[in-house]
Amino acid sequence: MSTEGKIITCKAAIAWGPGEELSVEDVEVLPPRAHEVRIKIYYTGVCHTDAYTLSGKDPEGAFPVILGHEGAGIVESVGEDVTSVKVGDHVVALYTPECRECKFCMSGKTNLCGKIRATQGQGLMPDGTSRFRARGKDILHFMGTSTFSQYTVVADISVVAVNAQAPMDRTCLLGCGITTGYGAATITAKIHSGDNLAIFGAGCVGLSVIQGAAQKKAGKIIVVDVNDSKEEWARKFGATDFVNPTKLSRPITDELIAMTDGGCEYTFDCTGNVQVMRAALESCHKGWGECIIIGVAAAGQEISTRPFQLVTGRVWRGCAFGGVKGRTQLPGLVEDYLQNKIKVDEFITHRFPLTEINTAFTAMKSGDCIRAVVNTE
Ligand SMILES: NC(=O)C1=CN([C@@H]2O[C@H](COP(=O)(O)OP(=O)(O)OC[C@H]3O[C@@H](n4cnc5c(N)ncnc54)[C@H](O)[C@@H]3O)[C@@H](O)[C@H]2O)C=CC1
Ligand SMILES: N[C@@H](CCC(=O)N[C@@H](CSC=O)C(=O)NCC(=O)O)C(=O)O
Repeated sequence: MSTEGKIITCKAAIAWGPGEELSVEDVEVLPPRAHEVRIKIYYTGVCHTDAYTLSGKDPEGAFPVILGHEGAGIVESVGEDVTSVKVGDHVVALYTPECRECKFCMSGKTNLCGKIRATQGQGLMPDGTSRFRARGKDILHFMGTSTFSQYTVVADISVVAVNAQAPMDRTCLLGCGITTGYGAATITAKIHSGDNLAIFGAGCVGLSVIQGAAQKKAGKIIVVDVNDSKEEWARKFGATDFVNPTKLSRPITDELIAMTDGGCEYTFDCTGNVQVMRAALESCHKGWGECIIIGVAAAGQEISTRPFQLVTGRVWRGCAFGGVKGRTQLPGLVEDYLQNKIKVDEFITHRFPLTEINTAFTAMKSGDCIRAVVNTE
């Protein structure tokens, strides 16, 4: 029996308040309105950014909310005027939308899109309302995606159809962590063959930077991590060197400058630690080295360095979703995965049903988890 146009009651993991465990319970998911798409979510990854917002440290965090932004599923129904996807399409949700008509999208300079960013940040659909209800209350959306639910509603610019041959427990991870690191190396940074790099943090994002850097034929791909067990992971993805900064007798910046004849062409922060961000900048080569900030630091944290570091040519830049334009470029990444050009399967270290999503959060924070995938069925 078709559910089109009807309210769907299903299970979702609701965050009722900051720091509380998620509660898996019934939620009503309203039908999509004009330019909206209702998706049956099959798999979702769990990302540190979900934990960051759940902790209450995200200035944009508001409750009650359905978190989750790394999800894949199948289109259940579409609202009026939706032309970009259709019922039955296999899709990935996009927390960085792509309208192709706003100032950002038209600039050719960024993958950020301005069309719905304000309402997205308020946890609402573009018309300023919510499509979720539980316990008689409206529940907020998150990052325009809310994938910790068996069904979700997103704007049509926040979803992309991908090859249905690709398993959804893998494509979900292309909705954030893998694409973010891979895009940072292959799109945001302009790596030339032989460039020396340092990647701080070998989690899902850092490992993805490594595989992008290896593909660009970087010279030294030096991975810096406080967890020794990450060396094996880093080398599997293409790292040439591994350094644990806690085991050095000199600052990590001195070590990296010595290893690279003056500093790195590119460094990447994949930790979210502001001291690491400073070290990453100061490990760049004088005159041209660029430090790319990917990690998300808690509200109130700030980065600092001597302005002289910038005066002498080092550059600090950052990127969201790796600089990847989701609707235009994500289908190609899925094809690359299907042709074994990028690794995805290797990232999955843990799997959980939706009912155990709190255990997935605990696993994510343990040193041996690269990505935990949650099956929403
Ligand atoms: N800008 C964006 O679009 C996105 C940003 N992120 C952010 O990227 C960051 C990384 O995400 P994941 O890889 O999933 O995290 P993760 O926790 O799996 O990996 C972080 C790694 O950094 C290492 N580390 C921690 N402190 C360190 C230090 N002081 N020096 C060196 N290494 C250190 C840890 O041992 C770990 O291996 C998070 O802050 C996350 O919120 C995630 C996705 C998208
Ligand atoms: N809401 C936070 C900022 C969180 C943040 O930086 N999000 C990244 C993606 S992290 C994904 O896992 C992002 O895309 N930022 C760009 C954006 O427009 O939000 C805060 O206010 O600190």
